This record gives sequence, C-alpha cells and structure tokens, in this order.
Amino acid sequence: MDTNGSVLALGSMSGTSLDGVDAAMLRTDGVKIEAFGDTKYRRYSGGEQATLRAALGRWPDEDLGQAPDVSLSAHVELLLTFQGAELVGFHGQTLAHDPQGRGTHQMGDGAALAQALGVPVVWDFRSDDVAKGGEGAPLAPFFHFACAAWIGTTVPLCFLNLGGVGNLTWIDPNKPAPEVDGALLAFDTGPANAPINDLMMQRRGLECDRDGALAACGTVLDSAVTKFLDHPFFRRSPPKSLDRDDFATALDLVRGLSDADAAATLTAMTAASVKRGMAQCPIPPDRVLVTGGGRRNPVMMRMLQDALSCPVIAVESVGLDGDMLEAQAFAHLAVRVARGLPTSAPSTTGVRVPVSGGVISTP
Ligand SMILES: Nc1ncnc2c1ncn2[C@@H]1O[C@H](COP(=O)(O)OP(=O)(O)OP(=O)(O)O)[C@@H](O)[C@H]1O
Ligand SMILES: CC(=O)N[C@H]1[C@@H]2OC[C@@H](O2)[C@@H](O)[C@@H]1O[C@H](C)C(=O)O
Repeated sequence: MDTNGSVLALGSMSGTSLDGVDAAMLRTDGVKIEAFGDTKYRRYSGGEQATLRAALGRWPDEDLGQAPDVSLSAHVELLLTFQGAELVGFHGQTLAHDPQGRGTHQMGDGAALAQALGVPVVWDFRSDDVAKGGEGAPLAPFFHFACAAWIGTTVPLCFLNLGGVGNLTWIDPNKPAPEVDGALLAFDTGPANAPINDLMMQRRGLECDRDGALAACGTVLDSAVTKFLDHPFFRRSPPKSLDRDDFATALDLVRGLSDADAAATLTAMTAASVKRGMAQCPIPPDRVLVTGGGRRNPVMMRMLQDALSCPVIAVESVGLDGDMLEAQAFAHLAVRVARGLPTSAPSTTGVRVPVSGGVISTP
C-alpha cells in the first residue's frame, strides 16, 4: 500500500460471451483512480470454451465437469504474468444468475487462486448483495463513477456496456460518492451480443457477426422488435439484471428470416432495449460512452445513435479502454472491499442498503 492509501490492484473478468479472460492493473484507493496499468487478454481455446459452455446454467451443487479447472488454470496462467500486484480482484465466470430465486453463481475458487498467486484475492463479489435483497448486478457502476471523475465531467452521462448482456450506468458526477442517493442509476438493459453470437453459431458456425457485416446487408423486421419489447423485463423498473440466456426467445422471433435479416433484427433489438432503458434515466445524459465488444460493431453503434438523442461514442474517445473496463472495475472493487467501502447501493442493484460484497482470501 502507498503512503496515500492507494493499492496496485489486478482485476480479472471472464464475461458472459465466454471468449476469454481480461486482466488489468489499476492503482487506486478505491475512490480515486490514480493510474491505469498493464492489460492482458487470454483467449479460451475452442475446447475450453466448449467445456465452459457445457456448464452454463449450473449451480455450485451440480456437476460442473472440468469447467472449474479450465477456468482456474486460465486465470492463473494469465495473472502470473503480471508483476507487483498487492491485491487481486477475481470476478470468476458467471454460470447462472437468478437473484430472485436460487441466487447467483460466479464459478471460481478465490482461495485456490490466492494460493497459486501468493497474493490476497477478493472474490464472490455478488452473493452478499443478493443475500441482502439486491440483484447482484451490475457492479461496474461504482467504478464508472470513479471513471466519470477521472475524465473530469461535470454533467450527467451514461456508460453503456455491450457484452453478452447490455448494462447502463447513469451518473451524476456532482454527487460526493457513488453510494449517495441520486449519484447513480444502473441496470441491465437487455441482451446485447449473446443472441447475435448464438445466431451466428447456429447458422454459420461463426463466433459473432464481425463488424456487423451480416447485419449491414439485412433489413430489420420491425414487428419482431415490437414483440421483443413485449417481454415483461421491459416493464420492470430499474435496478434489474439478467442472466445470459434470459432472452433465448429473441432467436425464436427471427427464426423464419434470412441470416442477414435475422442479424439486422437482433441488432435492432439491442438498440431498442437501450432506448427503453434510456427513458428510465432521471435526466437525459450529455452523452453515452460505450464499452464492451459491441462498440466494435458499426451497425449496432449506428442503430444506437439513431435511437438516442445524445452522442453515442466509444469510451476510447475519453481515453478509457473499452476492452478492459470490466477487469479494471474488479481491481477497483477489490480495493473497495479491502477498505470496507460499499460496492453496490439501492440505486445500482436494488439492495436494501449499500453493501461491501466480496470475500477476501489470503495465501
Ligand atoms: N469487431 C466486432 N464486431 C462485432 N461484434 C464484436 C466485435 N468485437 C467484439 N464483438 C462482440 O462483443 C462480444 C464480446 O464482448 P465483451 O468482451 O464485452 O463481452 P463479455 O465481457 O464477455 O460480456 P459481459 O459484459 O456480458 O460479461 C463478442 O462475443 C462479440 O459478440
Ligand atoms: C450476473 C453477471 O455476471 N452479470 C454480468 C453480465 O454481463 C453484463 C451484465 O450482465 C452485468 O450485469 C454483469 O457484468 C458487469 C461486469 C457488472 O456487474 O457490472
């Protein structure tokens, strides 16, 4: 720990798209971002991805096959390549998420990781929040609040993460802390890339609609988008969260369409769900800063810009790294947990009171 209380933390994230592990160093006291550090990515092989995919939807008391070993060894391999970390934030792999039912399951043994790395590890970030009545997600918003301070904004803005699932954070940067009433509103917006990836895999054996190339050739079936928006999720008030496959019905709505029309329609569904979410923000944001893989899809970005009435731009425009923001978030959150600071609040997860989630394991 530095004399000013800041910690060199290493965060890691294995997201719902199951493509690999992101890791990033961050110097922070859990409040202020002092400096961004090294980032690295470790892709899952096809075989590893298939093992993880086979475990999706399973709970800790169910047979997870080789998935825990695959995930842990990928994390150890990647995280050992970093030097100087004083604390690790380990998100793990979400396999199942049902906050109003069975809870939330981020596969990963933080105690074993601490042993392997020889560094304290903060993990299981979401369970406490769920136990106290929260959605357990999204958790990046407390880091988004620190990012808003880092970029020096004085007007409300939004971060939009377009991963497998989409999530939106509205921020009033003039509030003194993220847990204060009115500082944040955060929630999952709907599916983002997951249904598009599933379509591409089913119809073409491809991982994703790279650069929106297929969607760009298609025509949106508006009636399918309207039916999609009929889902009860869109009538719920935020905060609210989703499991990766909660919107499997989206694929049914495009079943009869050509590949290109189906890709275009699923992409339009993502934009339409963000538009719905934006209407739930307290006041319109100055701009929407987009992070996550979806910002690389120009068709998705164009549809979003057409749907929203403020600039929609990638986070790179303000000097942030849209591939690593979630890994950085779990570095930041790890330091908050170590310092006993909250990581979620009623306005981000619906938890009854602000909660400092997470378990700390020492080597
Ligand atoms: N060039 C691209 N063109 C189109 N889509 C892309 C491109 N690059 C990435 N993507 C999409 O982004 C996805 C990966 O996004 P990201 O890494 O943000 O997801 P994640 O972190 O796994 O998910 P989540 O945030 O839901 O946990 C890919 O699966 C793909 O669908
Ligand atoms: C349960 C879970 O892992 N949710 C993820 C998922 O991926 C995006 C969205 O759904 C978000 O709610 C969350 O991840 C980010 C990192 C978060 O907690 O902020």
